Amino acid sequence: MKFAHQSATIRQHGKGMIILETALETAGLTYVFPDGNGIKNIAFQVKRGEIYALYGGHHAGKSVLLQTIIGTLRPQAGTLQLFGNIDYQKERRRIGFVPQKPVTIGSLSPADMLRYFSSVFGTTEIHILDILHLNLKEKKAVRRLPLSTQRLVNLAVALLGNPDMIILDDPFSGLDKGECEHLLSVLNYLHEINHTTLLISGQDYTLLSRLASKYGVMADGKLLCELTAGELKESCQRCIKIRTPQLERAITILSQQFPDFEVLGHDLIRIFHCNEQSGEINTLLVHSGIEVSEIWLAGMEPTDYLLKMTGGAKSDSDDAK
Ligand SMILES: Nc1ncnc2c1ncn2[C@@H]1O[C@H](COP(=O)(O)OP(=O)(O)OP(=O)(O)O)[C@@H](O)[C@H]1O
Repeated sequence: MKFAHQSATIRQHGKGMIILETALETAGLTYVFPDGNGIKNIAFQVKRGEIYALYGGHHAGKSVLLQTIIGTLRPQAGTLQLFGNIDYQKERRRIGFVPQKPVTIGSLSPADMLRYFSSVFGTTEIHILDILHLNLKEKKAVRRLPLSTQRLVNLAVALLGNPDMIILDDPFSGLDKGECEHLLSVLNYLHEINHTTLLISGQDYTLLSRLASKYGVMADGKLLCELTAGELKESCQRCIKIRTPQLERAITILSQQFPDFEVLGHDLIRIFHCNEQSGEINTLLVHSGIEVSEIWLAGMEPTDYLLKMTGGAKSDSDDAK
């Protein structure tokens, strides 16, 4: 375990200001295949101790981005820093990688694979092997075992040497509910007990939300936005939106009765905790001589919000725009 070492993740600066160290930072990262697909100009940061989810649909560019980070694709432009060091090779060994399609080697069993990679990496240190529930007496080749076991073997390999950061490419794809639950508990354990930084790509918000503190939303090879888990929930919060050319007067009239509101633009406000009262609000404004151009119930489930943002869902007037 790395408690002493990891406590350096949070440092005291100046008069008590606390900043988190950066595990990974990219700027302008680009890798484009000859047909024009790939990733373009990706800038994001993962703080140490964070669980960062790269969310996006098929072909969004998640795998290409992760491959440029772990070094299997050489970026055509941009910079990459690991643990504050631009010298990538020096820090690469502090990252473990679990690919979407598990790596297997010939007829090697799980124990053989671990022995093999231990010799390659020069270490046998795996702190949490027991919680993976891998059967190391299994004689079958890893490639003949279920996908979930193959992925756990790859995770065990990634954990060799007790890395500071684990990157997992779409780790839940192809797993059933029970297997997803087991993987979630392993990853939560890694984060909470071992303080490992996690960067996880995926398409399933429901699963990612069980882990992630921050999201990077990808589509068409671009990073559309970054949101903390709190910001995402806030963006999706149920509310009533009102568009009016007389915004200031509307606020004066509404704020007594509905104090929980936010101004979103020169003619737009949203009011929270009043979802059943749109009729009442409309009447109040109209009777006060306020022109109401539009009034609607807004907000949606985070899954739908993300799908819509990435172009994966139908347009919906009951939205979180
Ligand atoms: N080896 C390759 N050669 C050519 N194009 C590729 C290659 N690998 C990926 N691409 C293209 O790059 C784009 C991004 O692919 P990527 O695999 O990163 O998507 P993804 O977000 O991981 O999606 P998925 O969840 O479906 O794996 C896609 O248009 C894909 O077809």
